Order: sequence, then structure tokens, then C-alpha cells
Amino acid sequence: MEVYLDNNATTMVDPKVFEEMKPFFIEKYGNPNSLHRFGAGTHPKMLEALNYLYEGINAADEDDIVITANATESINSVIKGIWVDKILNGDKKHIITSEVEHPAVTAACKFLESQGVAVTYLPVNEQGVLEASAVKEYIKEDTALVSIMWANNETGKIFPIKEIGQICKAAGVPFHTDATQAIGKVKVDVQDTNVDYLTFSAHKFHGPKGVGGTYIRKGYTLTPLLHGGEQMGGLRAGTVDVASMVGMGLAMKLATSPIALAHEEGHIKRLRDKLENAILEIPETIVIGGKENRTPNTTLISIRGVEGESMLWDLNQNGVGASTGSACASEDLEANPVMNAFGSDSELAHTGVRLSLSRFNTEEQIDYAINVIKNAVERLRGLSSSYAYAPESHKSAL
Ligand SMILES: Cc1ncc(COP(=O)(O)O)c(CNc2co[nH]c2=O)c1O
Repeated sequence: MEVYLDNNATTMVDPKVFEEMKPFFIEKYGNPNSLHRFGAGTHPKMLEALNYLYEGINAADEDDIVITANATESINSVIKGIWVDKILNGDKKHIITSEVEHPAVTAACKFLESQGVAVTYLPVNEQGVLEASAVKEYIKEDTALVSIMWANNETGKIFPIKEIGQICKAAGVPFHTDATQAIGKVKVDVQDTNVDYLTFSAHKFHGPKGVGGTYIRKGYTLTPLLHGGEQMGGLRAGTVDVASMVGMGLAMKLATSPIALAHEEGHIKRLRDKLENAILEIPETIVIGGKENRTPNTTLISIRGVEGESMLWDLNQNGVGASTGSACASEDLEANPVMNAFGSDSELAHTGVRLSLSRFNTEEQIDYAINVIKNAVERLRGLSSSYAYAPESHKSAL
């Protein structure tokens, strides 16, 4: 049996989405910017897709949604656009973000630091969540942007976006949230949360890889990252990947409907809890950050005495796909940065396994995965020259 439990890394394209995309490769293949029928033939479904995207995040008609290649491009377009507009060509000097953002945010901020921008990386508490009050404490007259993720890709922890949005609005500071791990898992509403910029990737909610979006509230501008043609009203040059845009629109509709979100909170959360609680029956296991306030599909568990990478290999040998955290970090044996941010000790930071479910996982698959994981832990602990049962030491490690 094969069981895919790495949906925070990427998801399977929903077959309904795949069917929706097909015509735009060999039938409606015109360039949408061409005036003839072959180009104009793409417009109805592109407009429908755009409407689905607006509905999915409750964007107002007068707001903008720019189609990009992925969340990484969207995030860079926001952070570097603010840099050009508010810092290079304005009187701002400072950006606020958190210590547990995805590398797309952190690396963009590190680049700005290399260009002389002051960046505050707010710490998280022992539950891995940032306190909204910390944003208020660090906002200054010269703050150009606050960028805080909606949900963390490794722990699933949900951040206080509504409160942070209120603080930023009161201070007159633009607020960006990276909602890549929130869309399709929890309700995302840009009107209810005072978000000014929001970024996402279709492949996180059963859409195709290689397409994402940037939400820009009316009245907020961004100097484009990419210059060239007049696509997206000049906000993002380059011929639009019509098939992927249409796929992303339908994927957004399917993933954010009230029924879909109820299914996440109900069935998928139940399967996640079943998987998690079965693993916690193994001695010296801890849910990193605790169980509260998480996306319903994610668990990051530390298993003392079992190196995360060794665990992944063992699981893979038995048909189970998982990760130790962000795929872009999974090539090296560096300690998990999110776990480091919690202040966990180095041993713990190497023992995390992330399991992330989707609506395509079944109860039978979860039962199989539980069995595989329990056998892997027993085998790997038995092979370890350094592991000795010491239940008290693991609890104090966090
Ligand atoms: C919160 C968050 N932001 C941005 C990105 C970047 O998305 P992309 O541009 O489509 O790659 C990811 C991808 N996160 C992961 C990719 O692999 N494992 C992960 O957890 C993410 O989880």
C-alpha cells in the first residue's frame, strides 16, 4: 500500500481540476492577449477562475489578484515591491516578520538586510505561535511592512492574523500574510482580517504546481517584480499559463467551499488525531508546539532517539511518504529551524517527523501508516547505539 502524508509539501491535482485544465493545451491554446478568436476563446474560463479566486479569499471586486508562478514569486513580489516603493523611494527603513516563516519570506528579508534594511524577526512562544502584542511592540514610524504567515507549514500552527491586521491598520502599516498553508484548511477572509497583501500557491490545495497568486487590496500598490508585457495590468509581465490559472481557480472553489472546510475540520481532523494519538502511545514522543490552534491536517511529532531522516527512509521503504519539514530544507541534516525557534535542544530538533493529510487520504491508509510508523520506531531505536529509555529527559527538552 502507498500512503501519501506530505500534503503540506504538495498535493495531488484533483482529477476534476485536471479535467478542467485539459482543453487549454490542445483546443483553446491561443494567447489570451491575442485579439483573434483563438486568444479570446480563453477569456471566459479565465474570468471564471478569477472569480473563484476572489470568492475563495473573500476579496472585494475592486481589489487585485495577480497570477504568478508560485507563492515564492508572490512573496518576493510583495517584499521587494514594498522595498522599492516604501524604502528605496520612500522614508521607511524597517520590516517586521517572524522567526518561523517559510524560507521564501526569510530569504527575501535577508536579502533586504544585505541592502541596508532593518528587519525584526519576532520570536514565537513555546507553542510556536507569535503573540500579536509583539507586533505592536515593534512597529515603528519607519516600518514599511509587517509580514506574518497565516499558518506554519511544519507545525500547522495558526497565527493571530485578525489581531495583527487590526494592529497594522491602526498603525497605518501595510500587512502581508503568507496564506500558503491556510487556504483550503481554514477559512481565509481578507475583509475580516484587514489583510492588505496575501500570497498563495495552487499546489497546496489540489491545484497544479507552478501557479500561485498575490492578493493586493484596493489602494495598495506594488512595483512589479517582473517587467515586460502588459499582462495582469502590468503588475506581472509574461504570458499567463491559462491552463494552470483555470486549474487554480477550480481548485480554490473546491477547497474553500463551506462543505470542504467542514470536511477538513471534521473527517480530516479526526484522521489526523487518530494518527497522532496512535503515535503518542509510543513512549518519548511529543507533538511539537502542542495540539492547540493548528490546521486540521498537520502534526509535527518528535520521536526521541529516532533521527528524522532515518525515519523518512524507513517509512518510504514501506510506501509511506512524509517529511521532516519544509521540502526545501529536507536535503540536508540541518536541525529543523522551526523547532530551533522554539528553543528546543539540538537532539530534539533532529527528531521531528511531519505528517500532513488531505481529503484524498482514507481511514485504511491511516491504519496502515500507524502500523508502519510503530514498527519503524521499534526497529530504529533497536539499532541506535545512543538511545536508552529515559522518559523524563524528553519532556524537559522543549
Ligand atoms: C508557508 C509557505 N510559504 C511559501 C511556500 C513556498 O511555496 P512554493 O513557492 O509553491 O514552493 C511554502 C511551501 N512549503 C513547502 C514546500 O515543501 N514543504 C513545505 O512545507 C510554504 O509552506
